[in-house]
Amino acid sequence: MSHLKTQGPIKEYLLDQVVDNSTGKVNSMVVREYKRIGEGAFGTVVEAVLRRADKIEDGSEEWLGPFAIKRVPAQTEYKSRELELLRVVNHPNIVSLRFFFDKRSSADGQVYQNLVMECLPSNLQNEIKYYRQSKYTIPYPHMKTYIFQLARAMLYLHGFGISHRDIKPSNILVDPATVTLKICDFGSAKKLEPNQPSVSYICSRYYRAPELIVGCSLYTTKIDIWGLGCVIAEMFLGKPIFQGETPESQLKEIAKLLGPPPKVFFFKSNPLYRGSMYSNKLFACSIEERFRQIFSNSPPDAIDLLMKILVYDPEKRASPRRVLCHPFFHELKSENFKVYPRGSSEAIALNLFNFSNYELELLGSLKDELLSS
Ligand SMILES: Nc1ncnc2c1ncn2[C@@H]1O[C@H](COP(=O)(O)OP(=O)(O)OP(=O)(O)O)[C@@H](O)[C@H]1O
Repeated sequence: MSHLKTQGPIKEYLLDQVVDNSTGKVNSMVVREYKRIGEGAFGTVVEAVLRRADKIEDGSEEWLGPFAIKRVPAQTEYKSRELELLRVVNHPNIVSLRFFFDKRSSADGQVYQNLVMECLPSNLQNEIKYYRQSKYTIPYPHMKTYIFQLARAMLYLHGFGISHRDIKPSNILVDPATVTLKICDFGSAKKLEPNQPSVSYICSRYYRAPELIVGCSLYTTKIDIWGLGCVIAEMFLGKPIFQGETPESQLKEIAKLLGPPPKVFFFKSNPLYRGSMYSNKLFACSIEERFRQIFSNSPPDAIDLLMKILVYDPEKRASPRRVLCHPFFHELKSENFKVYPRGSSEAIALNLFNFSNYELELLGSLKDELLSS
């Protein structure tokens, strides 16, 4: 908590009803907010510490945290399932919810839902930008470690049928000192049920799967895998791979890498789609060569992984378990694999293979392949 001492609190208040997510118990607690760390379309995120109000009288200074408190209006037209999902998920690569409470704002009189989460110092957007500014990419061993953790979080979520629906670098929290990664922002997440339609206007433009762009409403968790592919590509390129200027032209950007979408893709995604089909090939070489041109500085196994993820047909797009078993990650199992935090000569102890029984079950027949050295 030392970094908090340099700055005074911006706000301190007492609350009667703060729910502890791990015990379900309701306590009165003091919240001390320090600084704003995030501003999104739906909410504000502040860094804060909390302590039990009943501990104040005995003089003990047991501040807990620092935490990140995400504050969103409690009632909006848009249905957020963030609290209900964060209450049940429990995975080392998903941000954990510690407490939650409702609070009426003195500024506008509205009730806000407050989610008190573990706090990470950065996100992938900042990390990519940091290295890009010095004309580098995130070091490969770090990339590998991060991508593996991201795929692991997806294996877990998709096992429950939960789709995050807003995978993008700013929603992927990281701690560069430990090379730890955790997905955040479950404001768009939803448990997808087979044959039950969901809105297609989700996901930030650059990271939207092609089926979403053409208005598919019976999509699957594979939309997150597309987002994963876009994030991996962005780590290697230092900038978003598909930067469509309009929602429509987003598909054109994809066609510049993958070639024209097959007719059957439109039919399967949305037979009513009447937008541009970008049926003319926009490059002369094969798709494989196109990948090699665009990712000219990336290792062949990374290109192979990307070619298995960035695929029009969601059914043919790699699943999280296939991603985890890809040769790109084989090195992670080697005793010689070392990751050093920025500016340090001391390797970090990584714990990437501590799969729970649930994860092992999801890996099924691929379990032995993944765990063999
Ligand atoms: N637990 C956390 N620890 C540290 N920073 C966080 C945490 N949660 C969120 N943030 C920061 O706050 C930003 C906004 O949070 P979040 O994405 O949950 O809000 P949002 O309103 O849904 O944003 P957006 O509209 O950009 O998706 C994140 O990009 C991240 O940088």
